Amino acid sequence: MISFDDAIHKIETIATPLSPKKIPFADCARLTLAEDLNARSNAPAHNVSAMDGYGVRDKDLSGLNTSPNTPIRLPIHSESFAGSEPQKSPPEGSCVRIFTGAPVPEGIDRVIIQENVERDGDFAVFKTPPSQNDHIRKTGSDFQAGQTLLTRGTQLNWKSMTTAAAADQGTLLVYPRPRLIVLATGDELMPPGQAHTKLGSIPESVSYGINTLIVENGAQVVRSERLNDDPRRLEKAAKLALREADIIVVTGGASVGERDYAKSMFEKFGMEMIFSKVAMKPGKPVWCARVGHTIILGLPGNPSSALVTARLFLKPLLLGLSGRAIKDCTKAKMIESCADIPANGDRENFMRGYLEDGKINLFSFQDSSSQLTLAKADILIRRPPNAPAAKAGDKLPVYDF
Ligand SMILES: Nc1nc2c(c(=O)[nH]1)N[C@H]1C(S)=C(S)[C@@H](COP(=O)(O)OP(=O)(O)OC[C@H]3O[C@@H](n4cnc5c(N)ncnc54)[C@H](O)[C@@H]3O)O[C@H]1N2
Ligand code: MOO
Repeated sequence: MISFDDAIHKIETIATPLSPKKIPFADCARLTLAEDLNARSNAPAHNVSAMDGYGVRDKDLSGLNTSPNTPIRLPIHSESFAGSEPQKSPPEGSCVRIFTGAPVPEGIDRVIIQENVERDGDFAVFKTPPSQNDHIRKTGSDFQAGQTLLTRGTQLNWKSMTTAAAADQGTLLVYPRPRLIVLATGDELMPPGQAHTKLGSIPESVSYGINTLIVENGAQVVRSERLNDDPRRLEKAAKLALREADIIVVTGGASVGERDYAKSMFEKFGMEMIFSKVAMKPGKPVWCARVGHTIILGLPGNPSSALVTARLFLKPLLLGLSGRAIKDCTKAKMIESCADIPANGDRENFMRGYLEDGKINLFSFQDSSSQLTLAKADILIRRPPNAPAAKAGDKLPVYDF
C-alpha cells in the first residue's frame, strides 16, 4: 500500500501525451494543440467596412463642415459587398455603395452609415458632417499573417475553435483523443431498467458515470462492457481490450474476495504493477498497472469509491494523455468550511461535499457505497491521516468533483 501523494506522483509520471497527429480541422473540437497555431493571413485581409453605407473621400465632404446647410451630392461609382474582390480607387468626387464586411476601395477615407445619407437615384446626398468614427476595420487589426493565435497545449473549446478556424489552416497537429475501454465486472450487475427482474442483481451504475467523465474530458469510449466474474471470459476481454485501448478502466473485483479477478485477468499478458492499494478512504483497493503502452486503472466496485478514485486518478490520466496540463487537477484549493468536521482516522480521507455560497458543506452519509450523494456532490474535502477535528471557519484543501 502506498500513500496518496506517492500514487499521484506515479500517475503524473505515466500521464504523458499520445503521439501527435495531423487531423482535419473540423474533427479537432475538444482536442489539444501539439504545436502553436499561426495565422495564414491578416484578419481582416483588407480594410473592410464596419457598417452598411457609403464610402467617401474626406475632401469630397469637407464642405459640410464649413457650410452645414448645403447638402453634397456624389455620384455612386460602384458597389462593394462582403465577398467582393477589392476594387480600385473610384474617381475623385464620387462615392461607393458599401456593406458591412466589404473591402474598402483605395482612396476611400470613411464610411457614412446609410441612416445619414439620402439616396437619389444614382446619387447619394450627404447632409450632416461625418462622425469621428471612420467605420473602417483596418487590415490586420484583429491579427496579422504569421501571428501565433493559440499556443501548444491549448484545448480547442467552443471559443478557441472559432479563433482556430480564423487561422485558415485545413489540418492541425493535435494530440489524438485517448481511447478507453471500460470493463465493469460483477455477477450481480444488470443494465439499468433490468435489475429488478432478477433476484440478487443490482443496476450497474459505475460505468455510466465513468464513461461520462471520459467523454467530458475529451477522450473516447471505444467500448463499455459488463462482464461476469468468469476468469476465462475476463481474460479474453482483457486480451481484446489490450489491442485497442490507451487506457483500460476495470471496475470491481479489486479487493480480496474469492471472485475478485480484476488484476489476475491481465497477469498473463506481462502486466507491470504501478501501484496496488492506496492509503485512502474511500478507494483503498484502487490499482494501476501497465501492459506495454496500455495503462490499466482498476477502480473499486463501490460506487462512491469508484467515482472518487476516477476523479483523482483517471482524470489526470485523461488530461495528460490528451496533452493537457494536469497540475490544476491534482492540486487542492484551500476553501473555508461552514461546518464542523470530525477528526480523521489513519487513512487519507476524501469526504464528499458541496459548496454553498462558496463554502464547504459535508454530506453526513459518507459510505463508500453511496450513489445518492453523488448527484449533488461537487467537491472532495481532503483530510490528512489523523487530522484533528476542524471547525467552521477553518480553511481546508478541496478538489473539484
Ligand atoms: N476483507 C476485505 N474486504 C474488503 C476490503 C478489504 O480490504 N478486505 N476492502 C473493501 C473496500 S475498502 C472496498 S472499496 C470494496 C471494493 O471491492 P471490489 O473492488 O472488489 O468491488 P466489488 O466487491 O466487486 O464490489 C463492491 C460493491 O460495489 C458494488 N458494485 C460493483 N461494481 C458495481 C458497478 N459497476 N455498479 C454498481 N455497483 C457496483 C458491488 O455490488 C458491491 O456491493 O471491497 C471491500 N471489501
Ligand atoms: O476503500 Mo473502500 O472504498 O473505503 O469501501
